[in-house]
Amino acid sequence: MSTCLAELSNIGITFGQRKLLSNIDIRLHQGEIVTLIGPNGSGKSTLIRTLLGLQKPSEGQIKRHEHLRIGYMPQKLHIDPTLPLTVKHFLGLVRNVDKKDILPTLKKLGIEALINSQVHVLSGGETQRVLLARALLNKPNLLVLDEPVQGVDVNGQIELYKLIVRIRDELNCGVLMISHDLHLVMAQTDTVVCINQHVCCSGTPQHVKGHPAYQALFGIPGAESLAIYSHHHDHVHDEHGDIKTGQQDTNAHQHTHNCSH
Ligand SMILES: Nc1ncnc2c1ncn2[C@@H]1O[C@H](COP(=O)(O)OP(=O)(O)OP(=O)(O)O)[C@@H](O)[C@H]1O
Repeated sequence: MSTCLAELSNIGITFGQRKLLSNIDIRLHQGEIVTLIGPNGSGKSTLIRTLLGLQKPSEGQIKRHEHLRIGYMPQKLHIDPTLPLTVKHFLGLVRNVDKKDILPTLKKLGIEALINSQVHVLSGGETQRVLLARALLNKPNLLVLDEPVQGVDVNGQIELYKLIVRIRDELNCGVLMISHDLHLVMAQTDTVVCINQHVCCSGTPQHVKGHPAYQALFGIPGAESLAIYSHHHDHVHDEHGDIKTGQQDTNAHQHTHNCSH
């Protein structure tokens, strides 16, 4: 088993009278991508903030590896749009950054051409890559990504997820990320943790996709597409498969994917 970078045990978070999270257990290992999924407001970002030490848990403990270095990518870039700020200067603000690392990091992410661009004119996908660059400049062994594909179109999302896998492969870092779309991220994650106040289910993406608790929250995957293929069979075919005119099928029934004929 690879090194455990952080372990959240029995984490509970209460805001006033509201119990947001309880009994959350998550282990993060080097080289492993863990995706947190859950409905809006279920506490995913709060859990990440707890791991980062920005939110004190009401219950439970977090054990961090003594050499843990987190590279954090927030959901959004909060910068005053009237403030002139180039990508280079923005990344130069990272604490203890070696300025020589900025260009190679941008190259790794395919955005070196943006080095002198103003941050507030970047597209959604470019902004996410700049935020990822900022997280990487911290030389992390654990990347924590809060909805890394936010504001990016579907093709761009697939590309970004592939990039995250490539970074994991190169750095052998752990990755904890939040996603809203299990299908898009399925091929790019090792473990999925589905939360809604507590851990509803966790495991491989395939396991979680088929889990009743996941399906209760997000619906049964593919159910809509099956509906497209069902049709009402009210006719008779001849031996060549052609429809025999003027004949009704007395065994007519609604076809579904379960039909084997
Ligand atoms: N410091 C706080 N005090 C009180 N309530 C808070 C605090 N921080 C977060 N909350 C509430 O906790 C709930 C969960 O928020 P959180 O952002 O963790 O959810 P999320 O699962 O990341 O949501 P989304 O998918 O919409 O981004 C929200 O209702 C939020 O208003």
